[in-house]
Amino acid sequence: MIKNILRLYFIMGSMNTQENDPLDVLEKALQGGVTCFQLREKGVASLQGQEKYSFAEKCMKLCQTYHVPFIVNDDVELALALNADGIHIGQEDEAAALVRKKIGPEKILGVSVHNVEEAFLAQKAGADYVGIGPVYTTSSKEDARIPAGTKVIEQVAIQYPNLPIVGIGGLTEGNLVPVIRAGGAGVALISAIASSQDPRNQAKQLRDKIEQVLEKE
Ligand SMILES: Cc1ncsc1CCOP(=O)(O)O
Ligand SMILES: C=C1C=NC(C)=NC1=N
Ligand SMILES: [Mg+2]
Repeated sequence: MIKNILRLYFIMGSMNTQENDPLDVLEKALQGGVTCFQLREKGVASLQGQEKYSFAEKCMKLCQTYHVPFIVNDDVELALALNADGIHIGQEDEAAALVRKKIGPEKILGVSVHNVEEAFLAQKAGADYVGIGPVYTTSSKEDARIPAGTKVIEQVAIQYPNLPIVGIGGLTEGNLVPVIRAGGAGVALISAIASSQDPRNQAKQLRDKIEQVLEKE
């Protein structure tokens, strides 16, 4: 069930782990209990071409070892070439309906949305879930929009109760509860785990917190 994999959705690229080895950070996050992983290799220091492909392949193999879905951000061709479990696209990427056609009905399709209208269109195009944010300020996305809090999550959850939502943007163990209360099935994040000196324990604490809040829902 899609909602279950959205609980603790770790996102990372090779540029997010400072001096630590990204594959080591990913393995620790998987051991700590992340429920989904998205490779988001973009921006100034991102890997390209063959380097990007082999890094992505190593990430996918790690996810397979831990039976965690492996999602590729933006790059549909890379997702298809690797036979990834899914793809996540933003409003400025390829149209969701076209991507759904390319990847087929079985793969996971996630779409970033910023309002109810975009959520409606994403669901119509066949999205399995929508990512809504930034909830709080973030330093992990250069062109992030103004933080919206959990307002849009609430609006979309009310309008489309069957559309799984994951909140994103500046999320930490201390501020994630409102995302679940607003109707999020889980939280997507980068730095809370990728910048942690103990990614495994950080992932475990986040997972425990999310499970605790979901049980009360
Ligand atoms: C990809 C993305 N989309 C909205 S905010 C963001 C970055 C989230 O990173 P962090 O969890 O470190 O704030
Ligand atoms: C921008 C994004 C929003 N949501 C998710 C899950 N991933 C992203 N890359
Ligand atoms: Mg994108």
